[in-house]
Amino acid sequence: MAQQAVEGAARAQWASVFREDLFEGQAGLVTGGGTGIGFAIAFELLTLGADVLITSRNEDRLAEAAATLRKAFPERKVEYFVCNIRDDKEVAAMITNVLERFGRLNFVVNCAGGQYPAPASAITNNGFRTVVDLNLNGTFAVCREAFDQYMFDHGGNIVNIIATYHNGFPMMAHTGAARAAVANLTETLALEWAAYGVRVNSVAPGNIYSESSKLHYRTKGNFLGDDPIAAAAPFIPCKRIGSTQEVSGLVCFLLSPAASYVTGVTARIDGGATLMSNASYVLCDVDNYPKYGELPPEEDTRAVFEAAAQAKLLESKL
Ligand SMILES: CCCCCCCCCCC/C=C/C(=O)SCCNC(=O)CCNC(=O)[C@H](O)C(C)(C)COP(=O)(O)OP(=O)(O)OC[C@H]1O[C@@H](n2cnc3c(N)ncnc32)[C@H](O)[C@@H]1OP(=O)(O)O
Ligand SMILES: NC(=O)C1=CN([C@@H]2O[C@H](COP(=O)(O)OP(=O)(O)OC[C@H]3O[C@@H](n4cnc5c(N)ncnc54)[C@H](OP(=O)(O)O)[C@@H]3O)[C@@H](O)[C@H]2O)C=CC1
Repeated sequence: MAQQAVEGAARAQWASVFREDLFEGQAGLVTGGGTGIGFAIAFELLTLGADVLITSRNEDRLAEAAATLRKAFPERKVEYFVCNIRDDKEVAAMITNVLERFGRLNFVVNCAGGQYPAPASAITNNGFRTVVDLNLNGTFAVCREAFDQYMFDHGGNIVNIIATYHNGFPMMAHTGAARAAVANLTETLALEWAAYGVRVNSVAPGNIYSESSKLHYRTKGNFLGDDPIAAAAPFIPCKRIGSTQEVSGLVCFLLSPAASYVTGVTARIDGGATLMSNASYVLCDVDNYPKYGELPPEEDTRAVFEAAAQAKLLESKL
């Protein structure tokens, strides 16, 4: 979500579909909460009554995001803490800091992550290690510290944001491997920590519209042009990419009591993209699929479809 979009009237515009006091009295942590999907999640959790600490590496971005959130939610506690989740000591200090500030840690949303697109043969060992370290080791460190320092005694709720690694992840071998590992870690932690009243689930987004995803992937020379996340729309069954608010809604459901019996799942949120396994099935036009949240401007989407049509990659409705 663009941060300007949440100021003024936007708080009402992005009001959650959930009950306003759903997380009243709860406090928690959103890693990567200063930008994109993490920011939308922090925003919705605050909307629903929680106090939230956001964390990532870039202090300027965190401070700006926290200021925006405080302005939108003066009645809530919004804190930030600079932490590189690849550094175990920083992770331990960050969890200690949340507890010092809030006195509790009811939920953790692991949204910090990232990678770069490259064919497997061009990924160096260090590049692979770096992406695994960030997405797998970093996520594990946050989960374990949260459990050891608080959830072991008090229970809690963890949601890991991963990515749709299913059926392989071409151009993203490092992140595909790391995210699949987090899905498995989610199952293991769900089993081991059920006895302590801790639920652990993952959310695997497909192509999601966010300012940051656009910036990071604007790279020439790949098969879907210079903005591959947006350019995938014609090849997704619902014929659009997703919004950060759609991801946030799913996370809030998983954190809510309505999901009390849900643990160890990885919920895909991808408009059906990862179901596309039958090569004989050609997607037809879609004009009435529902929309929710901030999506690319109509003219951008039209341009994407025109480019795909020119390349004769689209079929009409039967
Ligand atoms: C092309 C088509 C592909 C499909 C695209 C469609 C996508 C579909 C689904 C979408 C899935 C996910 C979307 C998103 O995640 S949205 C955006 C999230 N944000 C990010 O990912 C940005 C964050 N990324 C990073 O910070 C870095 O990539 C990194 C994780 C690697 C961390 O960087 P750091 O600064 O810590 O690391 P170093 O600079 O020290 O580098 C370490 C090694 O990694 C190599 N590296 C880093 N970047 C690149 C690059 N762009 N290209 C090639 N190699 C890279 C670097 O060279 C180091 O290795 P060596 O020491 O061996 O050189
Ligand atoms: N947008 C999309 O289409 C999809 C995104 N995802 C995943 O969802 C998550 C959020 O993505 P999105 O919001 O789009 O992109 P962003 O780039 O906005 O989010 C990544 C966040 O992670 C933080 N981060 C990165 N490295 C570290 C680190 N070492 N320690 C702590 N924080 C870190 C970044 O902040 P900072 O730089 O300040 O550290 C940033 O806030 C990521 O894991 C992404 O890979 C998955 C599928 C699709």
